[in-house]
Amino acid sequence: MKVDGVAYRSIWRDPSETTVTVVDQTLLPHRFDTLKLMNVADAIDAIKRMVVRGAPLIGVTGAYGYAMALRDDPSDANVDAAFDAINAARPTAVNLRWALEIMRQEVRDLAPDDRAVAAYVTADRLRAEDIETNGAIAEQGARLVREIYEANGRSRPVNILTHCNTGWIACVDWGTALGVVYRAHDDGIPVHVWVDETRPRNQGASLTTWELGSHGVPHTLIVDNAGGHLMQHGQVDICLVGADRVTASGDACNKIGTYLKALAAKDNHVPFYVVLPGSTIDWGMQDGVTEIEIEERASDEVTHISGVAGDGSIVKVRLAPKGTKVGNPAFDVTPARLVTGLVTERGVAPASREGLRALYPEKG
Ligand SMILES: CSC[C@H]1O[C@H](OP(=O)(O)O)[C@H](O)[C@@H]1O
Repeated sequence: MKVDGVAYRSIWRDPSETTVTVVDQTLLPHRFDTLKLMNVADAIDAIKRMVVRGAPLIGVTGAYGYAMALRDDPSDANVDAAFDAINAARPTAVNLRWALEIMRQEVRDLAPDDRAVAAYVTADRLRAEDIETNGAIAEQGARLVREIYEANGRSRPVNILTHCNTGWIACVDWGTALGVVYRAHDDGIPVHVWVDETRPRNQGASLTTWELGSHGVPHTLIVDNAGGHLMQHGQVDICLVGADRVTASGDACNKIGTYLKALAAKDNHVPFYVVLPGSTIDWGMQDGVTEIEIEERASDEVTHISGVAGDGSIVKVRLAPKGTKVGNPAFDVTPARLVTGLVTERGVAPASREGLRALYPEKG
């Protein structure tokens, strides 16, 4: 995507270098700056601190972190040690484990001296595939938006509600749910996006508004608790959200608050679609509510809020009294029964075992 007229992707590597550069999302929207990850420790830190975030981007960053780990120590022991260290950085997005499993599979049987070069080739491939996959997702999802626009007699923009950030900054490029929005917009379908602020990290308020504003997509920032009200009043035509892990039966784990939106959508007969690449499907998991590990993040994400001071410095200010006890689950699980459909690079499927296997028959 373009930032001030310059095309960017969220992560890249100069082919002559073994380090990678990422966009530092903790500074957006106040400052656009990049950060060079020099080694596996930097990659793990960037994932943990959400310098990089979003399931697909976490996976690609983990892949490069694994390549840097093998650059520095290609031993048999480190093939597994690096996998475990990176995989522990954030537990919920399955894309991290998915990417690491591919990386390890493709290097483990090589001679130690050949592992690093092969790992970079694989990481570069996963990065390129993410761009292609999300472009295909955008095309599949834009059809849904067009159908709504046509059904409304082309009389008004399609009102889309989205949660958290699922744009190019959460992937390598395009995005997932926001990728659908970009494609519809670029295809000339008038859209308007209700942007959930998405407490407590405010990915919607800080990142989605920044992305949509940069791309010229009409949008309105709302507090998380306004979505149900808007649906009750006919202000939402479709909900499009991302995912961090979708089970083989179609349960969808996503940013905290997604489940509540799905309940409101069901109650108001608003189509609720989860938008994801196949790498976000956990084929070994059935019941998302009982099986998916939900990351518990730091208390200060809830007790404090980040913003920009008058001098342009980025500051954190306290909202809650010192000593306040905090719960901060970062994700929740929307049962398949509340999901209208799953938008993937291979098409749109019902949120069910049968629906997913029809799109991915090779998964058995
Ligand atoms: C395109 S995946 C985006 C997905 O990841 C976000 O989580 P986080 O910001 O904590 O990485 C959120 O669940 C989004 O839907």
